Amino acid sequence: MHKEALLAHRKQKSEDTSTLLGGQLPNKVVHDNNYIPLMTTGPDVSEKQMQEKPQSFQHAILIALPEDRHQPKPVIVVGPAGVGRTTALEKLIVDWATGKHLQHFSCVFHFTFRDLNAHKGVLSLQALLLQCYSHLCPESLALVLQNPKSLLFLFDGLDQYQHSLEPPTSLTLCSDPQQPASVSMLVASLVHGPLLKGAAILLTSRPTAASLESLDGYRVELLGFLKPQRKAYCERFFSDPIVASQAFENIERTMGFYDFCTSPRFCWTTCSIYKSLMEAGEILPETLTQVFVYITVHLIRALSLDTTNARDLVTSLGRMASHCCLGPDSNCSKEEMASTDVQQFLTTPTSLKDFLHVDGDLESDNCIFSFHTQKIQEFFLAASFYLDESEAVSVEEMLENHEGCVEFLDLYLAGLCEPSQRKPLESELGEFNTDHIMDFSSWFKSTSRKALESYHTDRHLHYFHLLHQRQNEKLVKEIIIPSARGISYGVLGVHDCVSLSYIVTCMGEWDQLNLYSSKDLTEEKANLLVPAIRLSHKIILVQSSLSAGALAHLASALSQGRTTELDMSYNPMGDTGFKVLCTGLGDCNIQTLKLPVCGLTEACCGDLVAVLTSEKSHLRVLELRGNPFHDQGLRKLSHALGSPHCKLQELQLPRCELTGGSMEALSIALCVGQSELRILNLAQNCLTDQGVDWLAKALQYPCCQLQSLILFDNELTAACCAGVAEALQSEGCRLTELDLSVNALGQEGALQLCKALNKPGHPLEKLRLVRCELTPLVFKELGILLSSGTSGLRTLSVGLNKIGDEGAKHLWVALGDKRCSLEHLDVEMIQLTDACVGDLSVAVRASGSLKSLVLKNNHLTDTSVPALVQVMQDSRTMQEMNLQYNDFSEDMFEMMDQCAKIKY
Ligand SMILES: Nc1ncnc2c1ncn2[C@@H]1O[C@H](COP(=O)(O)OP(=O)(O)OP(=O)(O)O)[C@@H](O)[C@H]1O
Repeated sequence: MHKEALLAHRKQKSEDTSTLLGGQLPNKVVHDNNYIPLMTTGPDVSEKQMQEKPQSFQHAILIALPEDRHQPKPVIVVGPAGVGRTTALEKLIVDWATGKHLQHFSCVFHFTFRDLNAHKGVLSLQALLLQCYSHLCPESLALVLQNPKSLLFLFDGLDQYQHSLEPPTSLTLCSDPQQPASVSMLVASLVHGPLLKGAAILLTSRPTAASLESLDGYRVELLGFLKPQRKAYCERFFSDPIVASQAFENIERTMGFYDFCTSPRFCWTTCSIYKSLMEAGEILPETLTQVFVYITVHLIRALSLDTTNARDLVTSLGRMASHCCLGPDSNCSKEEMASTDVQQFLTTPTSLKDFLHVDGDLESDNCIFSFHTQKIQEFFLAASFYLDESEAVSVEEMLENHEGCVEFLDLYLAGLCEPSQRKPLESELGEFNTDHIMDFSSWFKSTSRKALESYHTDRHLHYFHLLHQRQNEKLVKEIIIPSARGISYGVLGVHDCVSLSYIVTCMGEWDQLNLYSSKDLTEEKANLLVPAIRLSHKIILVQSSLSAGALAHLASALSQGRTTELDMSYNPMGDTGFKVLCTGLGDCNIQTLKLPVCGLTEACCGDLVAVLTSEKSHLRVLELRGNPFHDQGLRKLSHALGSPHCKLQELQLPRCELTGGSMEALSIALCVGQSELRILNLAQNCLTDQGVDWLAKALQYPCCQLQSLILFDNELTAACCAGVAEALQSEGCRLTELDLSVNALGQEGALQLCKALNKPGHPLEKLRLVRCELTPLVFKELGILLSSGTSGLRTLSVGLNKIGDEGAKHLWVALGDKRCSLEHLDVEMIQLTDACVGDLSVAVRASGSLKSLVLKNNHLTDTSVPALVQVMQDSRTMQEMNLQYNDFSEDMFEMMDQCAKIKY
């Protein structure tokens, strides 16, 4: 009987009218079978789980209100305005009344907090129920109330409740359904338990309600419509599937990135307006501004006002909007409304409700008026600015006056500034004030330029949003300056991705898309960035983490794009992620690929080989530092190096856990005649002398193109030097750079190298023997080599060898020799003292080639400073002297500052 009565009552109420902005009445939504399941976080679901799998409201409620409930806590359903709380309750009641679920409750009672506010005086709960549900008879109700566990009380709209949910402290809560009390006491007693202890309580509220904070219960956050629900909504709204998909795609493209798109009420408004546009054969809007232009046109046309009155109405609504924005409650009392003149145009209750939300009886002095949403409120504010004929307020003042209380104002001002976007509105309201349009245009140009010159990502993105709203390609090209392009856009929201892609697309190409430290680049965002990726020459995704879905979009964008450099350093993509990325690497324009520390192992080498040997690959530089490939992995890669399609010129393999075991395969690949490899970095592995012997063999072959070989820190000893020396002396060797630092070569090994380098015409230009246990004798030989006239050495690094002033003396002598062509000398931490500075100064003065000298970490003191400063000031060739970490006192800093070429 109760169920039938509830259903009958609802059916009768569903005849009421709906409004464009207010929405379709909840009863009607459910009755007409237009209900789309709302999404929630559900009770007791962690944020992470939720992001992965939000659940429907119905499902969340079934979990929160099971048959065997132990906890008497209330269920609190929270969500922003228009998210569908009332409709969800409506659906709950109808489903219960039609036997679909929650059948363990014998009775469901539904109240709105707004109605409860109207109850004055005292009455018992039983009396209240009889008053609200006139079909119930006292006897049967009394029986029902005897079994509280079978009762469900629904309370809608806590944010509108004028009382507190906490009972007055002086009074004890009421526990008897027949005991008279104030309504606020009855509600508090139900929620806190003594009244009908065990009954289930479900409350709904906007997040703004003050009582929420102190209320203990299961919270269910309503998310509204996510993308699949919006799709379902469009399909339900438009009977023709083609039209539905057209509308859905347009909504997603134009607005899907705004939070408010999750609001079912907004979906209703948008679909309604799209429907009328489609029926009139008009094209659908491309920006949020255009959507609101059409909404306003629709509302105004319904009033049949002439242009002057329509213009005055929008101006009045603008005044009201400003009042609501600036006031504490975002609304107007009846008295305040009088000063806006709005009601002069909206003379019937229906027309008034079409434009505004009316709270309370229109006849009553307590009636409150507000806009249906903040979005339309700000739209009227923006439109009225352009309609204002006076010069009273500039755009800057207007924005300043409303700063902190508006969200979309500058977005609408930007959209309305464009003639094509405001045109439909101008045909209803007359032309906009051109002075205000020009004022906005020049304000926009100057502020956007400043913002884009800054290094504040947020400011860049904000102006990208505004430019996107304007949809003016010529303007984008005028405003975006090259310096705006280097900044990192690592933390992007969905809206940011859309706007950034729009900007890049307008520009036609982009030098560097810097997405450094993108931790939240979801599949959806990556998809939206595809146009920007395709047009970017260089992409930086250092320290980012991308899901497999996001990597797939990146890969597909690369395969069609013009990107030549991709830096994905420190991405924990692993072999599986890399496999996905490889789908786009085989046929793309990438020449430089940086993948250091990406968790790659031997398992991905097959994919890498496929990329390297692809006929369409343009890869020249591959950086794989810090990935544990082990010998097995490098053996596989070596096959690729020998392939005629592999165009690799630089391979970086430091810290890849390699040993001498893989060097034979590498050596063979280097000298089979196909490899174009010029730079090979094998630092910080464990190649040992045996491994280097294999490389040395390859160096002797004329087919081996290697010019730079880095063997830093590879557990080498003097035993490898014979092979290296032999290679250096061979005709085929093209090596111009050799780094054997941090290996125990010792005197014996180093002397062999010096001897080999004495060969006239040798190509070696850069030699690094840092921390190689060198002795003064080696320095003597190096000195002889440098001044022999046969050496082409330009760079020599011999730091961290304990040789002191005596050993270094040989280098100073050589430097002073006209035949020495050394340009860069690094003698960091070789125990130099002030005693060497005399010879050093003479050498630097005499040298015709030296440009930089590194003297870091030695024992030079204040005594040496005047001479060193003087020599740097006098030298015509010297560009830098590094004196960091010597024993200088602060007194010397001023003197060293006199010479910009000194670093200390
Ligand atoms: N699940 C749904 N399926 C279809 N339409 C819905 C759904 N939920 C809400 N709507 C539409 O959205 C409008 C607003 O919904 P509702 O009034 O339930 O929201 P609310 O959260 O109670 O709003 P308020 O914050 O104003 O109280 C409804 O009038 C209806 O047109």
